[in-house]
Amino acid sequence: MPSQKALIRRPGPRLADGLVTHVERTPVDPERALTQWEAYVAALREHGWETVEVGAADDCPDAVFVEDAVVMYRNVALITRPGAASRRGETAGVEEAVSRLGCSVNRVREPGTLDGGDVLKVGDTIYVGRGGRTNADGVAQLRAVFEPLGAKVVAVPVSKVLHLKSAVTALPEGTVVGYGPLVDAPSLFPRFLPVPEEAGAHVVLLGGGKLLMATSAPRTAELYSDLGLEPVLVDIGEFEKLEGCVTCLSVRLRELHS
Ligand SMILES: NC(=O)NCCC[C@H](N)C(=O)O
Repeated sequence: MPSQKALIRRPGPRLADGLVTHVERTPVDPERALTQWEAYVAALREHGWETVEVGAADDCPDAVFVEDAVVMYRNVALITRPGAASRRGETAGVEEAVSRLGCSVNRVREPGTLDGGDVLKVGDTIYVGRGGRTNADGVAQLRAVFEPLGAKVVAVPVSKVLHLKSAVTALPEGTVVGYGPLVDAPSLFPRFLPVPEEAGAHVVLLGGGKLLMATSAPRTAELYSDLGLEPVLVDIGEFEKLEGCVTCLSVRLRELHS
């Protein structure tokens, strides 16, 4: 039976020192962040996801953004080498977690850098953002690991936001959604739907037509409802202050067999 597991990692004691690159720093409230994280995890569980907590990496302020430490394709994991040196200590715990789940494990090696937030899977197409965190060598290593398994890797430029998935994600049938001013090259996607808010571009597919998304994109939530989809809204405001979005707080493992 295919299982639905999601890796998560609770916010650490240094969360408020997380990196900011494209936004101005505003103070993070650690208690509110924990409450928001717990509600995010509860939403995953309510929609059929078994959550697997990755061990703490308390020296790394950004460790809660667990998506950046690994890319999954079927049951094959590629442990990343984050573009920001301060995040490299996050990967060991994630490697341990995916190994425990029986995944086969590959690793991005120096001089490659790759953040999971730069990787968007749509069916067997893997879009990878070449931007501030992921370099050309990282793209080449991703391609070398996943193309032999049947994936098609498409590299896309990312210059206006932190990660590819800060700009675009995809709806259940594969339409790529993005906030136009932040997308470098929308014509690279076979079907592209512009949305009216930046955070509206970030959806986590919960199954069926359900989309986990942030309360900060109410007009886009309305647009998705109008298209027959079911937005499930969570407030992740404290993480948005650190350029986080709904995708980066978990890694969904859809095709593990248990
Ligand atoms: N995949 C993601 O969107 N990750 C967000 C990472 C935010 C963190 N403050 C960082 O700059 O690395």
